[in-house]
Amino acid sequence: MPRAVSGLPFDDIRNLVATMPGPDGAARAAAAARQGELVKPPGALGRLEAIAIDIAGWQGRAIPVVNRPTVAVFAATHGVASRGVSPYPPEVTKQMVATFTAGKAAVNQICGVFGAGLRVFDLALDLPSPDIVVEDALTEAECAATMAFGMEALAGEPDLLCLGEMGIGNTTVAAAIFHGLYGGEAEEWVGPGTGSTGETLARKVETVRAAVARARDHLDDPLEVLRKLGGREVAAMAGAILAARMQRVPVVLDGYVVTAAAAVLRAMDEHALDHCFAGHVSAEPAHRRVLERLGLEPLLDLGMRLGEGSGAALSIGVIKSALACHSGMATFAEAGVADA
Ligand SMILES: Cc1cc2ncn([C@H]3O[C@H](COP(=O)(O)O)[C@@H](O)[C@H]3O)c2cc1C
Ligand SMILES: O=C(O)c1cccnc1
Repeated sequence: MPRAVSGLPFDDIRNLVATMPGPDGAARAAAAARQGELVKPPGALGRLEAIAIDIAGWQGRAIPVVNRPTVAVFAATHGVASRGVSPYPPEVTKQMVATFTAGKAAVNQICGVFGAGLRVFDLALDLPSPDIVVEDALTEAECAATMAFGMEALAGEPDLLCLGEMGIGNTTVAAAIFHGLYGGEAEEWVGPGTGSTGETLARKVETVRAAVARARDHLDDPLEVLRKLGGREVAAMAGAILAARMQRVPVVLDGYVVTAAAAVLRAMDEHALDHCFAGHVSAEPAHRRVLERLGLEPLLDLGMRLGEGSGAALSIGVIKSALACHSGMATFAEAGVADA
């Protein structure tokens, strides 16, 4: 795994966050002007217009393209899963990674429809991170190195990066991160995940409450929240979001778990997610509230609650369509259509 180059590992991450580039204003303005000339009433393509303008800004060109979308799925195992916070056993994580490799999971099929590449990163699946109720998930060095590993998601030079995750128990971890970052009561952040109800759901609430109580003296530092209450896939996804920003690659978030990684960065800098789209709003109840808090409006709302990057991958169709209209439509003048 790449090593931190200088100072304390978290200082390197903070330095990156402090030097994040913004969008190219000239490219945004040119894209907005083009939208005004295309052969449609102004605003008639709704959010598709804003999507094209946003991606123009990040790619630094008036006519942006998404030819190489990649879905990066990060998989990890969690000690906290042994508390019975999921209806499914921890072995499912490794079994689903094999299913991704065999091309047989939901996310594979959705990637196939949109011509997206799928890369699966497994993060030491035989070595679960410690149970967050009793111990930090990661040391500072491990957390920083895992974030650096997440930057590998950019290695194939995608022009759009969609994030996904696999890790039985990780909706518990995500709930703990949100409870740690935003306070309130554990119940507000805990939901069914893969389908927890009754005693399993009650255990999940107690687990989140206890884990956050253990970290209570460190909740004002988002990177501490990540390393104490998170897991390897969450840290890697936070690193991937940050690396994408440094390279001005737009990112599509998936559901509740991916959004927890994003929320850590957003708590460090209010502009940290300016390059991110929320691919969908998950049926996990707290996801909608979290997106509102982050100022992200989901592209899709289909009642999905799978994870794997499935919701992010599905939104590639919306994003590609936005860019196809932006690049392929004629202007009123070109089409010889009378303008208003
Ligand atoms: C067969 C199967 C496929 C999945 N694909 C994603 N997840 C999703 O469910 C897990 C989180 O839910 P919880 O916290 O309740 O364990 C993650 O692995 C997530 O990606 C799956 C879960 C299962 C069972
Ligand atoms: O919204 C999610 O990310 C989610 C929901 C249920 C299970 N796994 C992930």
